[in-house]
Amino acid sequence: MEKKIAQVVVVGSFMSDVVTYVDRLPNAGETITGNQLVLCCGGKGANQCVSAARLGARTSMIGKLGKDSFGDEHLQTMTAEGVDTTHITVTDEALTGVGQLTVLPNGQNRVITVSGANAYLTVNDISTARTTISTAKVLLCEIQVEKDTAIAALQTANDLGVLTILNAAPACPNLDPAFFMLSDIFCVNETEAEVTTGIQVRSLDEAAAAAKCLLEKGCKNHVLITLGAQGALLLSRGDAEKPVHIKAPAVSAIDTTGAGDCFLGALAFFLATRPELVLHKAIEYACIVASVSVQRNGTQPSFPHWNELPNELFRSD
Ligand SMILES: Nc1ncnc2c1ncn2[C@@H]1O[C@H](COP(=O)(O)OP(=O)(O)OP(=O)(O)O)[C@@H](O)[C@H]1O
Repeated sequence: MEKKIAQVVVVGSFMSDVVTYVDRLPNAGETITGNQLVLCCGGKGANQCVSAARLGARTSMIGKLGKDSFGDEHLQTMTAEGVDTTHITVTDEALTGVGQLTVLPNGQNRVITVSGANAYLTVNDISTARTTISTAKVLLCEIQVEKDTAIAALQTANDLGVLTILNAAPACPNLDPAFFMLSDIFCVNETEAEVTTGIQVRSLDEAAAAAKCLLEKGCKNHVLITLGAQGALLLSRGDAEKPVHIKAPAVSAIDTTGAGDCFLGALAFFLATRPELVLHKAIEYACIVASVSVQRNGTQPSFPHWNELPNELFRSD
C-alpha cells in the first residue's frame, strides 16, 4: 500500500507531561516519596498532529516551545514523526508548557498545567505561516493557545478557502462567537459540550440538544460531539432536525487518554486525503482509528500507524 500524501496544518499546544505515581497525596508542608516518574510529550496540538502524521498526512505544526530540554524533545519527536517543523518556534519568554499529573493507586489524578511557551504563539506566527496554510486542505486548531492566535489561524484558513476543524478544548463557558463562525467543523467532547452550552450531555438525545444549541450559537456548518465508547454525533446546518449517530467499534478499552486527539488527527487526515468521503464516513473511519488507540497504553504511543489499520480506510475508489 502506498503511503498517502496530504497537507494538514495543526495550530496548537505542546505540553510535556510529568506524571508522578504515589500511594497518597502529601499534606501541606509534607514531602513524600513517589513510586514512579513518567515523562512524555503531549499537548492537544502536538497529539493531533502526530495522529494525522502517523496515518500518512503531510503535516505541518504551528506551535511554540521554550528553550529547554522538554522543547528539544518535542522537536525531536515531531521530526521523527515526519512533521514539518518550519513553524515550530522557540521563545525566551517562558519554558515549554507542562502538565504535572499526580496519580493515585485507584487511578484518580490531580493535574496542574502551565501554558508556558504556548501563550507566546502569536498572531504574527500565524501570518508567517500563511503560505503553508494556503497549501493545506485542512487546518486543525484547538484552544490551548491564546484566543487571538487561534482566531487568527481560523480566519486565515477561511480567507484562503482551507477547511477548518476547531476542537473547542479545553472547555470554555464563554467562547468568543468568532470560534463558532470560523469553524467548518466544531468538535467537542461531552464535557466540553456541556460547558459550552449549559446543557447536560448524558445521552444521545441530550447530545443532539447540545449540538442544536451550538448550531444556534452560530456554528458555520457542522457540530460534532464525541461520545467516548458511543462514538460521535454529527449535526449539520440545513439538516438541523436530523442528527447522525456514528457508532464506535466495540472494543475492550484499557486507556482512553488522548482518544479525542487521536480521533481529531484522524478526521483531519481523512478529510484531507479522501475528498470523496462524505463527512459521516470520514467520522466513522476516525472512530475506527481512535478505537485502536484506546486498546493501548499512553497518549501518543497509543496512536496507530497507517499500516496497522484496515486497507479500506486508505483506498481511494
Ligand atoms: N471505550 C471506547 N471504545 C471505542 N472507541 C472509543 C472509546 N473511547 C473513545 N473512543 C473513540 O474516541 C473518540 C473520542 O473519545 P472521547 O469522546 O472520549 O474524547 P475525549 O473525551 O476528548 O478523549 P480524551 O479527553 O480522553 O482524549 C470517540 O468518538 C470514539 O470514536
